[in-house]
Amino acid sequence: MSLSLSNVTLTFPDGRGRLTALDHVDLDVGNGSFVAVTGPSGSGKSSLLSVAGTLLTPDSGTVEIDGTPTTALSDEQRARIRRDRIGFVFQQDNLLPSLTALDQLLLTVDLGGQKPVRHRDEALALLDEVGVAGAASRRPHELSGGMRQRVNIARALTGSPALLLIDEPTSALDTERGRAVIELIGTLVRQRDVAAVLVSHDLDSMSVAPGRGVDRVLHMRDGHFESAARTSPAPA
Ligand SMILES: Nc1ncnc2c1ncn2[C@@H]1O[C@H](COP(=O)(O)OP(=O)(O)OP(=O)(O)O)[C@@H](O)[C@H]1O
Repeated sequence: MSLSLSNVTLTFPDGRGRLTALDHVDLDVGNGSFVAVTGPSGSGKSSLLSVAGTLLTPDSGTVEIDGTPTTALSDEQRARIRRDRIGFVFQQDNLLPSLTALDQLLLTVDLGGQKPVRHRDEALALLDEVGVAGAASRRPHELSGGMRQRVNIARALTGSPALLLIDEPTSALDTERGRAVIELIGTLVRQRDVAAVLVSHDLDSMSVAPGRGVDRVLHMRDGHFESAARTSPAPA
């Protein structure tokens, strides 16, 4: 299992008490599976991604990434897991303005400490896979929003992570481009056998549903997943 959250509770200080952001949450996402999580503002979606990405340690429960329990690890060990096993795609693309699309990926590979020989070829292949090979030498301001997000996704895939965590990837895109980005992620997840969790407050307008890019849609409210009645099962 690439991601396994078991009985995870996360609280934050709130005045003199604690606010429960995640309330006994369970979530398993296997290789090649793409789960979308939606829910209103404050329901716990970002908290879920932060815990799954080892950026926050839960008060209780377990978080396993690619079979490794993470909650008892040191900060340094968790940072290594993030670097080696997790790809992050954020709402705002965090592309560096002065770098070409190709260099955005090469810099990531360098920071990952991998061998230089495969870098350029691997980066070009990734850009091709996400459909922006022709834009390899362009800088972010020369790319459309959809292309920037595709470069962002390619960058998250450098180093072949086991898990992709994706935060509101379509918020800067129109419906059609948003849907295309989600379908692209679904294709990459299956081709690369990676697990992916996407959170978005708005999936309905893009008609995101099982079989239409994602395998499961989970609804969050008040820090937990709503009952199975509203939770779509994975297709057989
Ligand atoms: N750093 C923090 N300190 C205190 N409370 C927090 C913190 N981060 C989140 N919360 C609270 O935890 C709850 C869940 O927040 P979270 O950001 O996970 O929800 P969300 O569904 O991602 O919301 P949005 O769609 O608005 O980003 C909210 O009540 C929020 O106010």
